[in-house]
Amino acid sequence: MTTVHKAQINAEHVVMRFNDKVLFSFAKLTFAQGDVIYLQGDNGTGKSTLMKLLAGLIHAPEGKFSHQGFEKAAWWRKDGMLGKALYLHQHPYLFDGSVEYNLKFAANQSKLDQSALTERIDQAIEMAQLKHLLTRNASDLSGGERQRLAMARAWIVQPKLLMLDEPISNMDKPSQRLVLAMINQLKDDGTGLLISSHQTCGLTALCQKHWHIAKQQITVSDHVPSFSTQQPINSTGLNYVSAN
Ligand SMILES: Nc1ncnc2c1ncn2[C@@H]1O[C@H](COP(=O)(O)OP(=O)(O)OP(=O)(O)O)[C@@H](O)[C@H]1O
Repeated sequence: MTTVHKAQINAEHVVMRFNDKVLFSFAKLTFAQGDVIYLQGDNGTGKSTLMKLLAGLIHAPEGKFSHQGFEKAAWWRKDGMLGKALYLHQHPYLFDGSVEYNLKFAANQSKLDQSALTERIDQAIEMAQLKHLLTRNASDLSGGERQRLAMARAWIVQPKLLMLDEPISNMDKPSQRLVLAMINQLKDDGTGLLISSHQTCGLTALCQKHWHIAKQQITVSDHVPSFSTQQPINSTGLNYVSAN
């Protein structure tokens, strides 16, 4: 009988530097399906850099990265970190083409059969309220609309691990609520989430673990600090209080 591991990525004894200056170092981090982690740190402490490292988009000069529980890469591909955890940039990269094209392109990465996939795309359009924007060129969208589209694409793909870099930073409150609902559903369906945010709101209330970057170190805790102004996920109020 084969043992099925939850998908996870591990990073050990990592030192990250730019131009010989240490940004951060840590002994061990594990990010697995089922985790919902709040990544906190002041501006410039390295939150985006850490996510890019875990996504395999950049490399650390020191450290060991590994993964388990993912399908084996095709024989002609290097079985590295790239493509294991999906990274959603705070200014998401979108393809040149319509909103609809962007959604359908994302669907290529899904394992669902055609009818289930069509249903999921329709649901994503509904949840992210993109119907009236479907024929619009993605490059013409506002910052908040781009983030909603990027979130809808990730929701369609339903990755095992997803890293969200300031996912609601450009959004008004109604958009924030839409995106929160999508993130919450991904969580319920078992996607592991690593979320950075400067806002203490429904987003941080979802998290069960806490990674904190300060003084070039990353500390890990199973306890997410409770911010006195934090609101529950279904709350209509969102707070704009510095989380740092
Ligand atoms: N390719 C690079 N070369 C040199 N320095 C870089 C590079 N990428 C990032 N940095 C620097 O590393 C530091 C951390 O950047 P990063 O974007 O990871 O921070 P952050 O915690 O996500 O910040 P913010 O909260 O403002 O988004 C910054 O000082 C940034 O200028």
